[in-house]
Amino acid sequence: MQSVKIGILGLGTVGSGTVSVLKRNSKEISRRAGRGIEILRAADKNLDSPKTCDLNAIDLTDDAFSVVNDPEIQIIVELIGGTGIARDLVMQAIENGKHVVTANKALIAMHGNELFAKAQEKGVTIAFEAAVAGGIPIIKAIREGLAANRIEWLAGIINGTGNFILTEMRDKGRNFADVLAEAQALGYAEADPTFDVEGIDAAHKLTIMASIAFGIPLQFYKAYTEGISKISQEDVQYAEELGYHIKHLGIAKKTSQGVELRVHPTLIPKRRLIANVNGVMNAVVVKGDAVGPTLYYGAGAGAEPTASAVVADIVDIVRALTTDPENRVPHLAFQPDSLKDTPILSMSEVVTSYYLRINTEDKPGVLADITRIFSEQDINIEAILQKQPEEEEGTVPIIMLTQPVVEKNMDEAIAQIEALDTVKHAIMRIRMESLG
Ligand SMILES: NC(=O)C1=CN([C@@H]2O[C@H](COP(=O)(O)OP(=O)(O)OC[C@H]3O[C@@H](n4cnc5c(N)ncnc54)[C@H](O)[C@@H]3O)[C@@H](O)[C@H]2O)C=CC1
Ligand SMILES: N[C@@H](CC=O)C(=O)O
Ligand code: NA
Repeated sequence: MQSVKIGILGLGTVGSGTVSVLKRNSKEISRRAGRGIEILRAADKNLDSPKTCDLNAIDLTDDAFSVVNDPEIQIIVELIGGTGIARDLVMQAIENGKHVVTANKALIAMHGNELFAKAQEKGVTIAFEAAVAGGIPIIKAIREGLAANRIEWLAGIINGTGNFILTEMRDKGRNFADVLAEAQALGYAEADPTFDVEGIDAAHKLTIMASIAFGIPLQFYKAYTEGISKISQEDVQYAEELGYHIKHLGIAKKTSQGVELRVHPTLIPKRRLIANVNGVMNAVVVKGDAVGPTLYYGAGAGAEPTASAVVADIVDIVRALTTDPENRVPHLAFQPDSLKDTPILSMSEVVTSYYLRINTEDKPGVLADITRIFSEQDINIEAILQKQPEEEEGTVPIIMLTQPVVEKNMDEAIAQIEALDTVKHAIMRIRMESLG
């Protein structure tokens, strides 16, 4: 049988990794796919810069549209990134009746609804395993492996760069900017690294997982997004003393009122497996009503781990080339006409426990004021740690852990405590999850 011809757009970190894996493992991959897979053409706008893969026998161009419009090519692999030209190229590929594989989570989270509708109309598939948690087959696991379950919640470390930074800061005391520069040099970071450190990349990935888990349309703009740039060494240390690690989590939870969709730093008990996921590794816990909690772990970024997911998607498409489009696995796990418009909850309605660091003047009565405000807002304190006064400021850090409370009550309490004369700084708050 003739080999399937593919075109690759973008020969950067993931594009080069994909070429290398496809070439190195071509025999194994063909035995799995049932056909040979030939990289007929590849486009990169910057062909003069050195590439880390062997491009021998591939027709190269700097014009990505010429690849998308090539009638010989059946599968387009989009590895450029972003939501500008990448969106136009993917749309054009679908118009041309080609299947698409992409690692582009921004594209899927922001334009997936329209792209999937167009793909359905044209009878083609858009595959995006590499877009969430890099090499971990999490899309396949939720969409296919857990198809029997009502998914209750999922929570994941889904940004490799952010986890690498937090781990290096905690274990080696390195500073934020140095570690970020290293993550960029290793090819982990997004083109704009604020996407990594401010949680935007994680929110893209969470949006995608939540749709597949709960059968809801993609709604990136409703996700709550908070980054890791305000986490200080002292909070990392205090959390450790109290038995927790701080991780940057994406959390999606189904409640009776709707769906929580939130990305923020989170204190997790050290005994949880996910609390011990370090460096560029990612992990996602998915709780199904039948299976219970399940955990998926692996490299969340990097050339070949991500290429592993890209190539698996190519194999899936090749295997399904002859199937009737109606019988293929739906893009968002649920049949398109059965997606539900379940509301995404605002953060003020979310219930969590909190870690708070309150820097106060060292005066009698301060703690009494704070506990009075807490009790007026129905907030129960789980633990208090009072540290030594900070020398240059003369303030005392009071660390508190609370029991679960609805966020709007916590917002009110924090506003009232920050208004006290004895409290000189903004209160540091980090949400907590037991993930049990
Ligand atoms: N780097 C990683 O570990 C991971 C990246 N991703 C995603 O994979 C995609 C690619 O990321 P990287 O490989 O890291 O980026 P990169 O910046 O290393 O590579 C992008 C390549 O696209 C080329 N390019 C840009 N505009 C182009 C155009 N108009 N026509 C042709 N080529 C063009 C660039 O010259 C560059 O070689 C992004 O969507 C990213 O979010 C997903 C998972 C992991
Ligand atoms: N920048 C991303 C790349 C993978 O999705 C990350 O660091 O996780
Ligand atoms: Na994946």
